Amino acid sequence: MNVHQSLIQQDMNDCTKGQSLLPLQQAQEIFLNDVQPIAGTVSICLNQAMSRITAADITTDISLPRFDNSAMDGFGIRLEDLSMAFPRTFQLTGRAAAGHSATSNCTPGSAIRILTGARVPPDVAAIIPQEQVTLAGDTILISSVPRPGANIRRQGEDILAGSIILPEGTMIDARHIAMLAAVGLTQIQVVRPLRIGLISTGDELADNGWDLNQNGIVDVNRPMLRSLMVSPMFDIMDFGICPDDPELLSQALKDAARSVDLVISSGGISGSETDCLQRAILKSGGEYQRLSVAIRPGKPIAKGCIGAMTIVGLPGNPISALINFLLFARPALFAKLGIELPHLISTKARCTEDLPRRFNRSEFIPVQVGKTNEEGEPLIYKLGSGSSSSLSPLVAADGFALVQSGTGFVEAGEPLDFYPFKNAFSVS
Ligand SMILES: Nc1nc2c(c(=O)[nH]1)N[C@H]1C(S)=C(S)[C@@H](COP(=O)(O)OP(=O)(O)OC[C@H]3O[C@@H](n4cnc5c(N)ncnc54)[C@H](O)[C@@H]3O)O[C@H]1N2
Ligand code: MOO
Repeated sequence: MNVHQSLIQQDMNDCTKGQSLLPLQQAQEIFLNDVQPIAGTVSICLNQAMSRITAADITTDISLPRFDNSAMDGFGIRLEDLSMAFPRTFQLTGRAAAGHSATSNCTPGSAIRILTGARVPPDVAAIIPQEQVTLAGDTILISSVPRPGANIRRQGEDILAGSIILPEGTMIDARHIAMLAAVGLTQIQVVRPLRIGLISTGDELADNGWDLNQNGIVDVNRPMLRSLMVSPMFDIMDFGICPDDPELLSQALKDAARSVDLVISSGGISGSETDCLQRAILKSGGEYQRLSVAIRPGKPIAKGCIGAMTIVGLPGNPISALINFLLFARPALFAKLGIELPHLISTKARCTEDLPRRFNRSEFIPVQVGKTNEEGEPLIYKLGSGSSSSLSPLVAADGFALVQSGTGFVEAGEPLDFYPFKNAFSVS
């Protein structure tokens, strides 16, 4: 066994317990295993619907389009005129604009002016776009025979009255709002917000620079985690900073259990003598489990419960807390709301430098995206040294690149999965 292999072998053992590290997916399955959805719904109006979750199938009693209407600004003619010889001249006899009925019928040999979105009179069988006709006074010349039904949007071709427009468990985004608005719904029933408590643990923590003693640090995790949960689906209750004291933490958790569905804590899970999440939960009559996961950062993650309240224990280092929030806490929040987290979308990107590997864990590396190579693939540049507490690489990054556990030395030019922080086509 060479030095590289032995380092990896060592990494596969959790030094505190001598246990193997769990592969990420297995750890996620264990973590979500017994998370039960909350009950309760609320009625909200459309302009509060963004990011809410439908509590039942939403149906409509109207069709979309509501009536046959024109897809083009143009001219409508009758069915029997479609079988005449073309080019052919038609007399203009009426006009139909969006929101108005046609001013007259379309008689044989005549055409009516019709604008996009206007109701198509029953005697019109095809609409010829204005670009394809020659206008001369109150006549038009149509050069080629139109197809029956051309440029007519039929009633119900999008949605039929009586059908489900949004199934239960849909997380509403701008597309769904468009649909709800189109069918004229102004009030809908959604899952009630999830009540979430936030606690930071650690003797060293203070809420701002003024309160710091000479050994202290400012609490980064509560503000970061709170901002990761800005959503009408979440009601956040801040339980502040709790010192490394199992009695005080137990009291805080019992308080939280009276008012929230789930608590997210950070710190106090690595197993040292000051770590008190486990003791605090057991003292409160709850259950606790810590998983050691083959990821970096974010190896430890804890789950627990006190009565019906779920507890997610994130590691204290901010980058580890962020990664574990994204990989474990966020899916748990969604499970509590009764829906699955949408799949994380990654793209392939080429790394621009060799990445030596010291750990056999899946590594999430902050990277910046640069130019594309000749094949059009994005090139990514690693930032920082992999510290789980350094914020500057994270701030400068465009996303995380993932090197899967089991991967050896990564050479410059190899493809990696890249998970961007922002998505240009986001609708939520
Ligand atoms: N002997 C071992 N030591 C450590 C291990 C290990 O396996 N064996 N794991 C390391 C890893 S990985 C992590 S991550 C941390 C996890 O530790 P805890 O969750 O118990 O967190 P703490 O010890 O309380 O804090 C770690 C670190 O993070 C700072 N911290 C804590 N809370 C905050 C906050 N709200 N805002 C900003 N920074 C915070 C804290 O001051 C510590 O520096 O354990 C490693 N050690
Ligand atoms: O993996 Mo820890 O979670 O690196 O800091």
